[in-house]
Amino acid sequence: MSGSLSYMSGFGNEFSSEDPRCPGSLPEGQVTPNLNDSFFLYNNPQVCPYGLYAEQLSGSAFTCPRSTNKRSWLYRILPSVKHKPFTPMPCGDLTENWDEVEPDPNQLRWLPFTILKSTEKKVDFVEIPNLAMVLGSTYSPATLPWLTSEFVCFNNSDGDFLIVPQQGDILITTEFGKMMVEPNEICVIQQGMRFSVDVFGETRGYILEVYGAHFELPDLGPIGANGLANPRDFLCPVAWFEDRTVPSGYTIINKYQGKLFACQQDFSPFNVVAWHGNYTPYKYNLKHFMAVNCVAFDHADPSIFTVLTAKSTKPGVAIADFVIFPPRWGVADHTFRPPYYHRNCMSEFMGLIKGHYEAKEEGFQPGGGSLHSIMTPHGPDADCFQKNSTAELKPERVAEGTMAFMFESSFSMAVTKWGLETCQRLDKTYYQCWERLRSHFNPNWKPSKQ
Ligand SMILES: O=C(O)Cc1cc(O)ccc1O
Ligand SMILES: [Fe+2]
Repeated sequence: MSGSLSYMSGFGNEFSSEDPRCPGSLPEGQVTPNLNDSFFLYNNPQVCPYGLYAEQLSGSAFTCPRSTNKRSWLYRILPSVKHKPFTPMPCGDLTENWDEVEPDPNQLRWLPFTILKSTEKKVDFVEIPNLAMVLGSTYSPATLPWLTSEFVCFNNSDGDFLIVPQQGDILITTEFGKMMVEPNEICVIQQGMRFSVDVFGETRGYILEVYGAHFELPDLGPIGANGLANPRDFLCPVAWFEDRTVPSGYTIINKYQGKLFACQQDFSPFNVVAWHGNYTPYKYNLKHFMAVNCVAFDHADPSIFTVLTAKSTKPGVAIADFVIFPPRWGVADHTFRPPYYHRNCMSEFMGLIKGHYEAKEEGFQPGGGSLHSIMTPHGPDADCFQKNSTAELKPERVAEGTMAFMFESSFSMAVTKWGLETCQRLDKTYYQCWERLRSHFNPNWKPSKQ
């Protein structure tokens, strides 16, 4: 289905791209023949090549230091400003009311979220927000059945979306071009970028939304110059446009201050012929993650598997980290190898793209989720503890054929009414997976002579 889509590689690069149907459409460094030859155009020429409009999309304050300054210049057939006024639209299960249900500090687990069938109702990506939970002052992990209508696009004025498809490929058309994103790949659509989604059958995935920060690659510290998610494995679309008049109206849906608004325009918003800049959508295939882990003894914290981080202003504390549990070797000696029992000052939402998760023998299924809130105790279930306390510690493959992930946040998460009740996927038996843990305490235990 991905056909012959092409991409540019690199993370946060200064990219430039023009649709090959319009050579020379990118003003940068071009000489316009109808002006005097010494006249070099840059971002905002008096007249753009091909009669395009120049429009800047700013993803950071104008005044941010260079290292965090993000913007792109779009050269488009008509500017985004040409539209009828936005009016409020129904928000469905999308909520900005963090208090709609009482807080619940229990371990929560969801069975695979139900995929709405297209025969039951045609559902737009923008109607999705079947929001499982919200994060502090922000929204967060949502799961969504997504389908698309023609002539509808979406933009999030509030924050960035990290999209994790779990079932079904999604074709994302953006102002910057097209990306095909398959399960085991992730993509990021940053604040303000217009996009629409095509699906090809039953489709399900997870979305993490962050406000106030963009995703970055984590620092590598003593790991050195290479490793984890390498910048060259991130892919960004190439310019693609349609010059399409839509007299019946093209709907732009805008999530703004937590509510949905719609407006009409009579042309396709995917009319960007050329663009350049460092503020773009991008995708990444999780199979490229270069995992680093313990090769001696003990269990390293899962931060070693951080793919992307949205930093807060407090050093080392993330608004949200996207962490994966990729296939790898387990070799630690004298060690209980699965995740340890723990309580954490961060919130941990986990999802499963495929396979099964190393800390749970059963019950945590692909397309489902779990939430271990701030300081909520959790860890391996009784079967996992039993098996791994007695296992012979040979080097062995861990998580082969699987991909679990975690959205970890320093915010406390509120679970929505949809997540707790409406979706009817909450697994009320979850706590039982620890019930069979029994005491092995032996007051007469003596250290063995080494
Ligand atoms: O809770 C979880 O399963 C995620 C997790 C994994 C791990 O190896 C260590 C800590 C942690 O929170
Ligand atoms: Fe955990």
